[in-house]
Amino acid sequence: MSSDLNKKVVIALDYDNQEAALDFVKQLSPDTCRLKVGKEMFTYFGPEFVKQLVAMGFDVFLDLKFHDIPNTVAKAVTAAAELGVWMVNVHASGGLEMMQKAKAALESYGEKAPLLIAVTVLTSMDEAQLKRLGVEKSPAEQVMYLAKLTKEAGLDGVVCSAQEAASLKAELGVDFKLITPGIRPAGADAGDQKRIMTPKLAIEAGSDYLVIGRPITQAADPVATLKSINESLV
Ligand SMILES: O=c1ccn([C@@H]2O[C@H](COP(=O)(O)O)[C@@H](O)[C@H]2O)c(=O)[nH]1
Repeated sequence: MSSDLNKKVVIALDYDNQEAALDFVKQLSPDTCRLKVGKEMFTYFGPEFVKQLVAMGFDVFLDLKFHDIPNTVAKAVTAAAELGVWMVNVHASGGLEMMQKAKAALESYGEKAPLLIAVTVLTSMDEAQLKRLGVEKSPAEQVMYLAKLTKEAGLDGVVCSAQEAASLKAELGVDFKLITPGIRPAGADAGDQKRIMTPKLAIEAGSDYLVIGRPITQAADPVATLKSINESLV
């Protein structure tokens, strides 16, 4: 298997127990996956936990989805860069100026700067939920709108669902990275995810990285599940 396909999966480490998370991570190799630390683990265990994963050689996606005034977000992504993470994100709905300031804040890190991406429409949302927020566009239209804004701001890519991947790649180009949660192997429980796709179809649609949490972490054998997902991508 090519090493590139071996590293498409970003495991969402959503644990409330640091020891349990580390027991699992110790069974993994940085050659076969990347790791995501989100709001739950960061709030419980903080930057030291992130640094520990980075020191173990993993590419870490710090998924804190910053959404605030431009100055605050610029300082927050700087703090993420100081942790040595591979990728960090903001909400595209924070606006063009916020995203531009965040990107500018990372310039001084040169090649060591983390990838900076923006969340478009959460994969847990469908058309009805968007309408309740006053958004009349369909999820696909709103994702495209926010992805174009993100590209205009100079960011590296977006978080979207794999259902939007083909049209985003066609419109925004192959280099604009698509990070897709809402990934569910066939037969897996969707849980709160609404816009879902299987790992294989997501890669075929143009996803660059697949964010997968519960289907791996809550599996009877998480390491075997990761291996089987990686093998399905070949
Ligand atoms: O639109 C989004 C943005 C982020 N997420 C995060 O990805 C994982 C998905 O976990 P699963 O257990 O595979 O559903 C989770 O950490 C979310 O916070 C997302 O799902 N959708």
